[in-house]
Amino acid sequence: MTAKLELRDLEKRFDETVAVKKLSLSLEKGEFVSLLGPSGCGKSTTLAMVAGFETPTAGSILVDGQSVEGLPPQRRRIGLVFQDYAVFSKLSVRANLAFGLEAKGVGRAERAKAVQAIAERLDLTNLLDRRGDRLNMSEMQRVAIGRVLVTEPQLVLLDEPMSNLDAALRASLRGEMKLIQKQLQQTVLYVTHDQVEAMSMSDRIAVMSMGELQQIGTPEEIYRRPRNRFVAEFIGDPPINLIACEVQTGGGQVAVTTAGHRGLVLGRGSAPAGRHWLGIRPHDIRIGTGGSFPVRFLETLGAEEVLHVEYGGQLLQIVTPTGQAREGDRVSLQFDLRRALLIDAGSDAVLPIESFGVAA
Ligand SMILES: Nc1ncnc2c1ncn2[C@@H]1O[C@H](COP(=O)(O)OP(=O)(O)OP(=O)(O)O)[C@@H](O)[C@H]1O
Repeated sequence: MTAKLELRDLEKRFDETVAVKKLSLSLEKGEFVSLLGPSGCGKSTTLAMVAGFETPTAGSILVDGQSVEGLPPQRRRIGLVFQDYAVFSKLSVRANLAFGLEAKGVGRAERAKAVQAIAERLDLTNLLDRRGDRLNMSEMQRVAIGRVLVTEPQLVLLDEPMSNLDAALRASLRGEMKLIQKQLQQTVLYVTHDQVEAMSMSDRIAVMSMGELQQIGTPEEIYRRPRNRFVAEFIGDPPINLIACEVQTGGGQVAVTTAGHRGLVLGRGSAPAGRHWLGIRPHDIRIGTGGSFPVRFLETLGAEEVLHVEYGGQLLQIVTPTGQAREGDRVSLQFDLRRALLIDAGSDAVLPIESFGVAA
């Protein structure tokens, strides 16, 4: 049965390096949570501690409320999915699926039954006699996951399983993975540095930086209500625009003035006066004709374009439908202030402002 996973103040030090710092988070039964962050932020070390390959320096790991301290990896009932969905190329799908059970000494009849059941759930019945090296990537993904699930793990851990695959393949495998997860309802901890992967597949995302958890939330929360500058900048492609602004407060209202606009009212709240950052995502800026901001260049994405527009000495990135502007045009800019963020330049925290445009 799939289980609940709790990490409490988990810490790992390697001599001077604090790889993971007081990490607390919990995964509900059946939840798909991604650990997302740049290289070296402590994702793999966290995974290795949960799997039992690394011993925590401090803190605890609980599976269904029971500490796993001291339990070797093979006694943790954890399913690990390897990089690139490696399967044994010379073995049949059936033998690949049976491998983990055989290693555990499960008898032939029981093995056959379990393999049949998992093959049915993952739509692999017609492929049971096919060799590993005759599978396409989507089939390999299912076999790699099936090989793990057949052992009835309490938790499934995946460490950058798609990292060496090309972009088109990753996109189609992401979709399939989501379907598999929906159907199987396993508790999954998925490690990735790829925000698109995390955003598209996860129930919740835990964003890490330099060993510390920055925020945990649904993809929507992480994208729309990041807690700090790191999360705001790490999530979103193209990245959020950060515009230097001067904050004015009064009557419970917060307004900002930037190099290109005066007195933009963000909403109700309080903010320290002075210079801070106004965060606006590239999809939340509209362009108009007859303005004063020059389009320096544009990148075509297909149906959309990214305009690079000069604004008070910096280049803003703006996503528009293709064909709305050309290089050298001068455009006006309208920010969707309901979706703007105000980021404290001192603490890097996103300041809580209740937008007038969004119902409470
Ligand atoms: N065995 C080790 N000995 C010493 N330092 C280590 C060891 N393993 C990891 N580290 C350090 O701990 C920090 C976190 O590494 P970790 O591999 O967990 O990060 P990551 O987010 O998974 O990055 P990547 O995606 O590059 O693997 C890094 O500074 C790394 O150099």
